[in-house]
Amino acid sequence: MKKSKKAERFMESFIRTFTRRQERANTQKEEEDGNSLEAIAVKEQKVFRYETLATATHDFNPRYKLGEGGYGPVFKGKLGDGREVAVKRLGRGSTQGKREFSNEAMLLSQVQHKNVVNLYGYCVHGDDKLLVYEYVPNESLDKLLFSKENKNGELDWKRRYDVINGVARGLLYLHEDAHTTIIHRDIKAANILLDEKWTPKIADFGLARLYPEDQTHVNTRVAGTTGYMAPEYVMHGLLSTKADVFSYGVLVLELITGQKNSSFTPRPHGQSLREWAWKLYKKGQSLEMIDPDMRPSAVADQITVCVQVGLLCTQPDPKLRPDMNRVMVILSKKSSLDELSIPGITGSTFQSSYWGESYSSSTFANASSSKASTAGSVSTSLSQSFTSSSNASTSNT
Ligand SMILES: Nc1ncnc2c1ncn2[C@@H]1O[C@H](COP(=O)(O)OP(=O)(O)OP(=O)(O)O)[C@@H](O)[C@H]1O
Repeated sequence: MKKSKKAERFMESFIRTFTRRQERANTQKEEEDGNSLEAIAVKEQKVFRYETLATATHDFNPRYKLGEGGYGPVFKGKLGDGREVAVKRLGRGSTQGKREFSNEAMLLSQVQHKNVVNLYGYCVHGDDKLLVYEYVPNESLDKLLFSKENKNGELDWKRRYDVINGVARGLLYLHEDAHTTIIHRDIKAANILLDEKWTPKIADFGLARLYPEDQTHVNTRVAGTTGYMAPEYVMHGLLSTKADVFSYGVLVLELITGQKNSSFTPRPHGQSLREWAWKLYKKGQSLEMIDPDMRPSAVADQITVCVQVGLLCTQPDPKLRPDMNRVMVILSKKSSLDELSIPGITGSTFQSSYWGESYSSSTFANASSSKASTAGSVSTSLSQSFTSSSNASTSNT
């Protein structure tokens, strides 16, 4: 009896010592990783001194404030080397530790693509966390697309088509080609900036990574924006790259129609932008939905393909939405696809107020199972015919 107590004590002490050693080793490794990331960041000049940013923005002078979003104010600045920057001062909602923030910011500052706003680097100064972006001189897309005063016919079809293509390329990069899969979660016209050549740049990417989702402060912010969020994300918290595909589809329909999805007006029977677009598409009247402001520059074939893309991407079932790779393939086609039978909305059992549409609850319930709902089976045939046509086009290119 005594012997077994002794053995028990020995085992306990052995496990304690072993666990402590293991923890020490892990902490050391983490520190080494952190230090080496920090070292790389310094070497690559991703870490900015606070004083540098204060000088660049004239002490964060309100006169240099570009605006303020959900994450905090953004200031325009000019670095000593002449680069113009936008400095985003993150609000205190981010309780991330210094090293955790630096690691994430360091990873994000490796992201480089023509259609993604370049994050030059970051700075942690006491409680202040700052992100330093390339300055993108033209307005954000929403200001040009939705505000009548700003329109002046600048956003003709060619520019809109370039935005549709550019954002698709940027998203494909974030989803598949960046060192880590980045789901944006908040693709919308306000987060697309236009540079001096009207090249679209996806902004605010990766902010969800810098603000962990469990921070109640940003829950609603991180969850996205009304009207752009995929139903499976809103209703079941299912997050995948397909959530971005959905938001992208909404953006495409907005670019074609000039209508803001969330305040869509011509809705005879309370229909949403997508329902309206779908009905016109089914009647072969896609061109009737185009924004009157860009009618003179419209290219019918391209618009028809884009309407199809918008409708495919906003299908309620994420499995049936194309991924961004496939979107690129469709966009690269010169003529419209064969008629699509994009699923209608059948067997509505509840209303989704954010989107203003009714969805079949079974569509959601089966989102992650292979059992197809009524709507699902219709769209499966769509997807199949669609897959074969896109495959054909891949092999042609
Ligand atoms: N890199 C940048 N270059 C130029 N202007 C920028 C840049 N980043 C942001 N801005 C401007 O700063 C303002 C605030 O941007 P921010 O991204 O913080 O918020 P938002 O996208 O308007 O709103 P929210 O964060 O709630 O989605 C916007 O007017 C935007 O046009």
